[in-house]
Amino acid sequence: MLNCLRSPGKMAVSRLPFFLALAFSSLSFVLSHWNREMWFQDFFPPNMCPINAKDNTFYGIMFDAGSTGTRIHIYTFVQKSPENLPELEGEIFESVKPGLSAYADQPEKGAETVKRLLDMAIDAVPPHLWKKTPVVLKATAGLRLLSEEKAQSLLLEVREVFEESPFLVPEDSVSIMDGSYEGILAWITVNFLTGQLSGQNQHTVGTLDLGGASTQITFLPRFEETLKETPGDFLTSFEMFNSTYKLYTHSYLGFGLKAARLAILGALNVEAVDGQMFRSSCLPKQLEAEWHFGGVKYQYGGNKEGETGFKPCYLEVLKVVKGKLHQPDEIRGSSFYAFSYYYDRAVDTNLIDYEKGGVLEVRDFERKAEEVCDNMEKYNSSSPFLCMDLVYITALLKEGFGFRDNTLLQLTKKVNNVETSWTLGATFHLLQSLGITY
Ligand SMILES: Nc1ccn([C@@H]2O[C@H](COP(=O)(O)OP(=O)(O)O)[C@@H](O)[C@H]2O)c(=O)n1
Ligand SMILES: [Ca+2]
Repeated sequence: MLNCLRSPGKMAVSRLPFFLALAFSSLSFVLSHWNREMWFQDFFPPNMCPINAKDNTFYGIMFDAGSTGTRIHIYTFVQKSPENLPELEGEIFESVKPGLSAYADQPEKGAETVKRLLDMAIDAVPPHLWKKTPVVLKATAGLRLLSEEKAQSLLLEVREVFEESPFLVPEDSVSIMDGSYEGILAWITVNFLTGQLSGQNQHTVGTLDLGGASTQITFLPRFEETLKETPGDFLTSFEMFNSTYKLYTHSYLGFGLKAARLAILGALNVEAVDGQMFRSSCLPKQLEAEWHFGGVKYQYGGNKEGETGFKPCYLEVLKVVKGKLHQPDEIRGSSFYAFSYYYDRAVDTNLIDYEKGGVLEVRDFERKAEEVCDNMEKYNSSSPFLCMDLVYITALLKEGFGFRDNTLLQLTKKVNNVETSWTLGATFHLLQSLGITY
């Protein structure tokens, strides 16, 4: 059995088609404002599953500890011949819910969820390669929002799980990732998978990631004006194929879809939430329910007596978004790749197909928001937050980032069967920093 076809349990195995076999000789970037260097060298984009993968296959394990779930990505690389550079061959992916931050007061239990996922890697990676296979976990906004003490004890427990595993545990293998990396690494993943980081005519695409607790926007500015108008900490320089690129990237903490729900309800950063009822015109009138997020229980409900529907909801959401985000002029007319909750909510409301994704205009989200919010009783069976989420996405895109109604969004979960996640970019960096090129 080829390693690339191993499929333990119900894990999804992604295999890559061969048309992306583009030479990818040297990719590196220099993060200007932290004066740190990262090198992405010696990687070929995906190619077909080799006939004899046994001796020349190697692996990288990357955990994404997100605010709503923890995921494992086991990437397979193949070195076909010593003079050839390794190729990305496939991905094994699995996830669990809730995320680590839900175990803020039970760090051992949180680490157990990581252990269960890591056990899958034991099945996926051949035993003789365990010691050479690095394992890394990077946490995002969920842990950024916890107190330093709680976050650190979670990370410590996870580190112990790694140390007890047979895998290679690099220094700094368990950490909270800086938000700027999150955007850049996702941009690298998407542009790598779409073949934009090689060849002459590079038309890179911007990326929009909407997580549970934070949201990222990343693109390569084309106009000098954009560079001049943008605050320095939104710009990151890096070198690639002997060219220097300056990326615009920013991660807005507290602007993920679920954190935004709390902000809209007025429950974000409220000390004593116990017993308090948070109400919104974006929720069904008669609704009263409980919601757990980040280890905290919230009680929320509809405006029993007052207004509900699209208009009052939009005004409520506007308070959370308006004037809070930087609006680069250049993006108004360009198109972006959008994933995570943009994708999920578009699927939930039949705007796109779950498997295929699709292209939407910003105004499609607005139309759907109106339809759902003004007919909440009709959408009773789906999430009570559907109206609020759609209005938030609309307001974030239009009033937050300043996109036009007709801005095109390419909704994408996977490109050639690989998740559009920052984890692939992070794995390139990891393998290169360890000098694992075989
Ligand atoms: N590999 C992944 C990981 C997350 N996601 C999506 O990301 C969203 C949740 O974000 P998250 O839990 O990573 O939250 P953050 O920590 O990024 O704020 C959901 O829409 C997930 O479906 C995904 O589509 N693919
Ligand atoms: Ca995420």
